[in-house]
Amino acid sequence: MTDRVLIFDTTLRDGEQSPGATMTHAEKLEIAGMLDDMGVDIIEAGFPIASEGDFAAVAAIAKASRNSTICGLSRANFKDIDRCWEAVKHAAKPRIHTFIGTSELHRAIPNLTMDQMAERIHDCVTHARNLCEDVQWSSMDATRTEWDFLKRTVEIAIAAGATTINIPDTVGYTAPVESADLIRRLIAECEGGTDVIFATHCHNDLGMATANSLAAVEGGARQIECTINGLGERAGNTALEEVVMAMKVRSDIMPFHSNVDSKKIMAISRRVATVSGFPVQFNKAIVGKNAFAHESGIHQDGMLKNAETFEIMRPTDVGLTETSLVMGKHSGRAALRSKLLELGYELADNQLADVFVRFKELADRKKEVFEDDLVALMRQNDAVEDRIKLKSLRVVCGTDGPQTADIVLTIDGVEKSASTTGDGPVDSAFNAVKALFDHKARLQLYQVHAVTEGTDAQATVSVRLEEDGRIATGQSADTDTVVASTKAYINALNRLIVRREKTAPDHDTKGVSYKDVGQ
Ligand SMILES: CC(=O)SCCNC(=O)CCNC(=O)[C@H](O)C(C)(C)COP(=O)(O)OP(=O)(O)OC[C@H]1O[C@@H](n2cnc3c(N)ncnc32)[C@H](O)[C@@H]1OP(=O)(O)O
Ligand SMILES: CC(C)C(=O)C(=O)O
Repeated sequence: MTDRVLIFDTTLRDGEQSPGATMTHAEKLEIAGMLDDMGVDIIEAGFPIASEGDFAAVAAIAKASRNSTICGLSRANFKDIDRCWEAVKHAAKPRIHTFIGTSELHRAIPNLTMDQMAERIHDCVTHARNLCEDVQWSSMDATRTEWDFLKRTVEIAIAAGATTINIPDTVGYTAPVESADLIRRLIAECEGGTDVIFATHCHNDLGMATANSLAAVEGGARQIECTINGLGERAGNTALEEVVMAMKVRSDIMPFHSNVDSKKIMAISRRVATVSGFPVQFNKAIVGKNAFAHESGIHQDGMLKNAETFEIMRPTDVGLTETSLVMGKHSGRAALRSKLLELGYELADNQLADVFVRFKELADRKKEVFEDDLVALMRQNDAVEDRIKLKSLRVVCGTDGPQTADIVLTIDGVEKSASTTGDGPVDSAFNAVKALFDHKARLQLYQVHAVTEGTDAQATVSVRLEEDGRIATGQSADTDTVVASTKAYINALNRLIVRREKTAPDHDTKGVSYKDVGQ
């Protein structure tokens, strides 16, 4: 038996407070829908008094909510609380969250004495409780608040009817042992401490937000406040994906669980990164591009033999399809063999040894060796040169069509040029290739995979062609999407030509025999 820990997501409130992370009304509704869908217990949908837009978003999320409790934040005054209630009351399960800074530094802001603040807390929680059964109190900057006063604020809030008591580490100052002790002590020593749920809300200023949240749970907290991708003020909040997966992966040691469907983590992480404009760092725990990627030979060999050697969770646990074995200068023979097999090349040991030498040479020159590079490496073995090569491309596009393409190709060593039109720049470029190299292959797939960030953004394009049941896929990357598309198209055509020419699947070339089982 493990204890349930409630997951309180504040991506739409604290997360949106990250400078530049503002989301539109529609985006907030979409993210709230995804959070609700993945089993998040409480969604803090916004700060209704902050603006008409925030109010409208919280109200709309409340109306659309299905299973999650919908919460709004309000300062410790009646006007904020009333506005919050107006927004959240539409939810099947509404919550009012009210707070004030209780540390000495924060008491000085509204210039309240301890007694005046205590009275304010009593009045505000009582008022909120008269509106809503589910009231959360936060003593902001709790971890820097004097113990006696913190205990007093918590007891007042409990006596006034708060059902959840949040102990925020507002500036990310605390450390795990202190975090656990503080919650343990509050539960044990506060009047009514065992009748409410204690929550933890940690910031990541010192990189300890996840550790502090989990320690608070060890201390007795049963609600973790967090955000997707750890979005939030300054260095961010506790990352939802980290605490959810930590409890799941370590369930044998930590007797806690959440209700979140971890398989939905990747999808929401990507969506939040897109709508907030905050890309996820490559080595971010759980959701980073490299979280399930392995480049070094010893790791790759281990992964191929038993994934548990270098992974404590499977990519499928978070909604990814597979582990990625990235080919680079640290990769070994086992990974190369496996990758080539995936690409359709089955090599004997001596053949692999030969290819491996050239692979290492290439890897020394390139950061990452892509599948295309490996195919090119194998085709060198095969002594097959591309019959079609792109020499130059010039495309004119814009609002007034038709778009035109001027292309120069080298086909079997002879330079040829054509000018064509099309429905858009990519279509006109593809028509130009076809004008010079006639074929009856059908375009099955055209996909712009990824565009990296920045002014030198790279478009990675895939093109799949089908001819008489033979399928060939071409890929290319370029800072110009039309050039990437045309190169991918030509790449697919070249592969199709090779496939046309191959009659038997097994053959011997230059002493290296391999089996091309297609893509
Ligand atoms: C740690 C956290 O994340 S706290 C939440 C932070 N989130 C936000 O601030 C949400 C966005 N905020 C806003 O849109 C605006 O600040 C508003 C609408 C809330 C208030 O705007 P304004 O009335 O113009 O006040 P302003 O932002 O300049 O200053 C904050 C005021 O709130 C008061 N205040 C701050 N926290 C609290 C609180 N918890 N309870 C009561 N009053 C508070 C301050 O004393 C100050 O009051 P004053 O103007 O009388 O000195
Ligand atoms: C309002 C509270 C919960 C907060 O965001 C903080 O203290 O960081």
